[in-house]
Amino acid sequence: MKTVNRFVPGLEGVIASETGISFLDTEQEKIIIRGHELIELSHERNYLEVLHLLLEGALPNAEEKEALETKLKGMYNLPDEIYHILKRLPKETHPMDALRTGISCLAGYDQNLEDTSVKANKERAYLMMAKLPALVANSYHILNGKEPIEPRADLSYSANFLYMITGEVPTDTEVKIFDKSLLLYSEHEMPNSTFTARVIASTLSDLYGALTGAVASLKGPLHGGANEAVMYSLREVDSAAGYEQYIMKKLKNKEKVMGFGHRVYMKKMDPRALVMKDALKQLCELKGDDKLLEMCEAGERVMEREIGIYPNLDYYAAPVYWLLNIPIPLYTPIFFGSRAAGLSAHVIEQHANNRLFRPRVQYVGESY
Ligand SMILES: CC(=O)SCCNC(=O)CCNC(=O)[C@H](O)C(C)(C)COP(=O)(O)OP(=O)(O)OC[C@H]1O[C@@H](n2cnc3c(N)ncnc32)[C@H](O)[C@@H]1OP(=O)(O)O
Ligand SMILES: O=C([O-])CC(=O)C(=O)O
Repeated sequence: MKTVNRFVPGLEGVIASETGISFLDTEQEKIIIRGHELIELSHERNYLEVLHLLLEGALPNAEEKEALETKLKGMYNLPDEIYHILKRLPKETHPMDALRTGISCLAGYDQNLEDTSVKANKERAYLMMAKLPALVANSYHILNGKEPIEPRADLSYSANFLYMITGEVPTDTEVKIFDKSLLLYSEHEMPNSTFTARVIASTLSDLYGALTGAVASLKGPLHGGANEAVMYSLREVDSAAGYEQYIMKKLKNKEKVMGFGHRVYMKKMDPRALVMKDALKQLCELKGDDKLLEMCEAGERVMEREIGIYPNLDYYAAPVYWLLNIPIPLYTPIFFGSRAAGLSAHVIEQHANNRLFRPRVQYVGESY
């Protein structure tokens, strides 16, 4: 066995996989998804089209698009037992933990778990994508002592997802913005959660297990949990000046400011954040209240001025979700609901061309 003897903390810059799914081309400032640019897709396509691209390798034609939506709608409902299990969780459970439990439980309904073929995995991925809106939204409702909301097949996928969260049929603009956020969150190369999923899949463990592990990874505030943390930070103050002071205090105390920085884009703005910033502008304009935008822009300015660090997607997704009336504890579960598309593609790719992940260590323990 050959060993590479260089230890890189956090595997920064290390190539962990070959993939045909996505690539952050930092030189050209492009996020590539199966040969397409994510930002362009966000202007021209919707989330389900990108789901098709991720799982089938190509954008769908009109017929395929309709067939995909119909297929998902036919699998929207969750088994009653899952609701019974969710009802037994302590009320203080975070919706990400409820989601982790729910995804794990879905494995029990799969009679064919050891089949890791592309075909079987794709079917599992579609089933998962169909059930995630109900799992995300209803685990939250149940934890809050409310009854689950029935999915509505007369709404589009994203409209139904948002409806199940808020209990209100959203406007076309709200659906468009929510769908765009799902699209932007759908896939991003090799973040910690994707690496987690691939590591789990590399033992030939199943998609449910890989996604369950990925939920735990995504929950952390250094990763997906940052979108909730951003909104809690914004709620701490009430003005742009107050937010600037809040950030200055954090920096003085050497604390992280949530929603800023990125392992890959450290000294540049995450291109996805710009698209969500435009969505925030649009929502603020519609509500006739620019305060959140002003606060976020003040935060952006002070972080650039003080330490030259820029917003990531979570920074602008958070206030957008706030203005869409989404409860804060659902921000990270929604991120997962979207990212399950990319994660599933990675698990499929890992299983199709597997090599067990088993790295080595640099020993710094007692001498022997
Ligand atoms: C969709 C997503 O998951 S995007 C990520 C969401 N996460 C966040 O927003 C959490 C806040 N951000 C961070 O913690 C980091 O920027 C990370 C974890 C995302 C990336 O971090 P890393 O690549 O590990 O860089 P690291 O944390 O070492 O930062 C490098 C330097 O920038 C500083 N820095 C980075 N991000 C921030 C921040 N958000 N606030 C303050 N300082 C920061 C660090 O303190 C460090 O400074 P130093 O060299 O003086 O010690
Ligand atoms: O790429 C990362 O490390 C984190 C991120 O932005 C994402 O998962 O969308």
